[in-house]
Amino acid sequence: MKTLHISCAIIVHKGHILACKREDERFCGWEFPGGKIEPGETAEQACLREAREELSVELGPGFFYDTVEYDYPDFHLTMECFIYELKEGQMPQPRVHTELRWLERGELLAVDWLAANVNLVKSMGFLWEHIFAEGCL
Ligand SMILES: Nc1nc2c([nH]c(=O)n2[C@H]2C[C@H](O)[C@@H](COP(=O)(O)OP(=O)(O)OP(=O)(O)O)O2)c(=O)[nH]1
Repeated sequence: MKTLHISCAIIVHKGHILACKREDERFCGWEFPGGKIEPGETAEQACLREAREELSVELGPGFFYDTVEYDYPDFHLTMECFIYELKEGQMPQPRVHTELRWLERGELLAVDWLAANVNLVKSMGFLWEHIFAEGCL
């Protein structure tokens, strides 16, 4: 099975995380901004670039969170996930997504996440206080 290697940015701000709705011919569901890692790029550079392209935002401090491995019916997904704050004054604009939503802890599962994201988002719910702890970002 072919493997798709991508990275994504989990954007956090004031106790919320940003969910983005993708509606295209192959996928319909909520995801994090991101995409394929281009040759010569690190996973971190790729998700900063994708955040610029997809949301027109510059991201601030961040850290590596987790790597998701997930088997879709026709490919294996390896997704490197980073958590970032927004840079001062930045506001995401939906350039490719049909809707953006800021979710607080109690709403994390209120949207229909792409299948590969569900356990990742659940883990964020468990680790919420640590993710938003003073000095973490
Ligand atoms: N960006 C992103 N993709 C995800 C997430 N969860 C998930 O299963 N995916 C899947 C959907 C897609 O099959 C794949 C991302 O591939 P993609 O085609 O969007 O990558 P890309 O943005 O580089 O695409 P392209 O511009 O090169 O066409 O990963 C997620 O949270 N963010």
